[in-house]
Amino acid sequence: MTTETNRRRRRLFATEKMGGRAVYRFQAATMAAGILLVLYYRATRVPAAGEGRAAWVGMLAAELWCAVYWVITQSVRWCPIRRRTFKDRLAERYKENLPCVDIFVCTADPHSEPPSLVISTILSVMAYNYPSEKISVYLSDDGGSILTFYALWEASIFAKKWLPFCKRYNIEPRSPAAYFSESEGRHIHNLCTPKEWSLIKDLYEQMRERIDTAVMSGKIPEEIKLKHKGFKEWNSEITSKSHQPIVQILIDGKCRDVVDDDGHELPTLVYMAREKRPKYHHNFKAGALNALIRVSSVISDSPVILNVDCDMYSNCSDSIRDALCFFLDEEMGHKIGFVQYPQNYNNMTQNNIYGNSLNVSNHVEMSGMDSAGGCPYIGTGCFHRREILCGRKFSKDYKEDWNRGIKERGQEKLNEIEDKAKSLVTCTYEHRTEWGNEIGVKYGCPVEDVITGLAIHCRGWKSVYMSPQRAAFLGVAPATLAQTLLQHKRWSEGCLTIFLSKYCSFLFGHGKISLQLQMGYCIGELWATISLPTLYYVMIPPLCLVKGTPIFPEITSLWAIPFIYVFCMKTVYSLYEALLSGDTLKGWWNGQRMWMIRRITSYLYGFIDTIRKLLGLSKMSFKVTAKVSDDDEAKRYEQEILEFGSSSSPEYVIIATVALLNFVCLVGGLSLWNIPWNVFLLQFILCGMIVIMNIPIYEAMLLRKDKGSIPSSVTLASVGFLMLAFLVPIV
Ligand SMILES: O=c1ccn([C@@H]2O[C@H](COP(=O)(O)OP(=O)(O)O[C@H]3O[C@H](CO)[C@@H](O)[C@H](O)[C@H]3O)[C@@H](O)[C@H]2O)c(=O)[nH]1
Ligand SMILES: [Mn+2]
Repeated sequence: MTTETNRRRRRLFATEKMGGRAVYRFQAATMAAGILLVLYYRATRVPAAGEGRAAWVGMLAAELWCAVYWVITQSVRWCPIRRRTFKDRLAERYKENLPCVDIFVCTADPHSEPPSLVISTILSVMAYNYPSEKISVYLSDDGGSILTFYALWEASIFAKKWLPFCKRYNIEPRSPAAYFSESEGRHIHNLCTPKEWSLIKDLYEQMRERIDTAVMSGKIPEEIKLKHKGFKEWNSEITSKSHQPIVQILIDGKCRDVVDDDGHELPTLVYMAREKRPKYHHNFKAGALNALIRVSSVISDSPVILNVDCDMYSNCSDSIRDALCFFLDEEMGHKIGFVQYPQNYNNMTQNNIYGNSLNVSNHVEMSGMDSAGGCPYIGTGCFHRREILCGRKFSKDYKEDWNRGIKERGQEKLNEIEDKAKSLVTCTYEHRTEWGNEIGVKYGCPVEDVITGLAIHCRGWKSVYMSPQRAAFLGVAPATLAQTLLQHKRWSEGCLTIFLSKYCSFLFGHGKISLQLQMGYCIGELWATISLPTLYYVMIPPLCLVKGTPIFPEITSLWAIPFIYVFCMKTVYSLYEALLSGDTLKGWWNGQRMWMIRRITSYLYGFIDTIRKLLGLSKMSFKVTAKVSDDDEAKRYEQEILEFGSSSSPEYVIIATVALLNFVCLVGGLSLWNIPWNVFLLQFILCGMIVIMNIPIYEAMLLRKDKGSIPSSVTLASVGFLMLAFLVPIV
């Protein structure tokens, strides 16, 4: 065998180009031509003043901006790649001689993130198919809640039964909640005896019951409080916004006496609530992650850090080994700063009613950025090297110490370590340090993840995107419209904040990362700005229609061709991408509707709030998305019925106004019999498409009687705005 093949055989991962590029490039080239023709037509046919000039120029501006944005989105489509790992080679080469891993889980509020959900995630990551003594799991509780601590304490006991069960029968997934709901009635449990299965299930159900009862009543039974010293940290004065630092090591994996029911070692398990005082800003999740980095450095100090949101349980017990195939690869590993898995969800409905599946973004955009030098860090399901999170720059000579954290601890007692850890997470610890800036996760941005990942790329590191067949992590996607819009507002606002700061990928990344990657980052950074042209496009052409102002070329003119081509190609290609990424036809259609809705609400609000923040009129916030919904809402979610709910948020008014406006204009336009059809046909089609897309909105406004329909106050307000809209003169 030649040395070349020998070397190739040793690679721990492979990179493959994705197919379909010829089709894509043909599409892109003809689209580009079409877009240029459209812009040329717009720029050269501006009507005279008083005959719709302003409206026309507005269309030109909107189309110009969409064209620029389209070009930016092509950066990730040019040559996307896939990664594949070889865990057998890893096993062959390293046996169990693998690095330690610290796993960070963040939670913020026991009511929108129920502790029983949080501990299912915790248990799933404790049960990785990996040497237990090398895993340390940390829970950061920004709610500072005794309820969450109690749940974690319960989990530390249940783990002694759960981990041996998982390993003995090699079950998947290893989140007890997910496992029992999946295996119920499906005979997945035929590996173990039904008796054993029921036994452990009952234990789990009882624990869950105890935790849920405690959360409902808000109190922990006194006799339980005697069972662990940690409960003493809470007294009546403690609130989520004001409390001392709390660090409790619930399981010390370094202590050889702590074993599970099979006599095997257990992973370390730590509860942490950093100090909170109303006077001090806590920097939300970024602050929590930085606190975890420091606390873990005195307890386990592992060279690899995995971080997950509290709802993102591990769905595949081999993910650590997969990630290590990248870090430990001899040819490329030294360049790789982090390994990112996609965000997948376990509560998706079949047709993706709120467009939350992120299929296309996972399948196309993340892989595309990977090919351009590194996918972004998206906050959850990501393995980092500790050194890199702590600000290290890339250098060829740097050798990672993979044995870090492996050594036995000295004589230090647990209390001493806890005290030391507490001193690292006080409110003032970070003052006058580089934490949140050069060290750790960055502060001041609602998408701390993206900005931190960008900085890591700019320090010279690469990242890889790993999307295995079996999803590595599954979380809870927002299950109501309000929660979806809230999440996207935070994302679009955060990303625009980056664009308008010194971290703008074009400035900050200039000379450090490829232009293609700068553009890739820009796709998100500019989300919020797309709100304006979209709003214009769904309001002005229909208004022009009823007022008899033509805004598109006549259908009989040759100039209609580029307009029709661009519109059709964009639609067909997005359908093709969606189907290829695993969406259904209806899912794609729902996704299109959600695109429109998000753009005219979340992105618009994100845009406005970013500007307000820049002007110093508002402060950054991080509203946690709820991971629970009431039974009624859950049922409608299952049935894929849009949920507006009882609140009459201004977002709904925008949605309803746009829907009504298009309907009225379409009907109004159709009733004008003397209208020159060939002049207005394109306008009719656009308006008609928007109306068809909005059918569920009309239903929610007029036909539905359930609690999730559009409140009449919203409908009334939108009728008011509709009348105002007709007063706008088209000049
Ligand atoms: O003050 C806070 C606020 C949030 N969180 C945690 O941050 C995570 C993400 O919050 P969530 O409300 O679920 O937001 P998502 O929009 O679902 O989060 C996505 O987007 C965020 C950035 O906006 C990233 O931080 C997340 O990792 C990513 O999953 C959760 O575990 C929270 O408990 C905190 O620890 N402290
Ligand atoms: Mn979330």
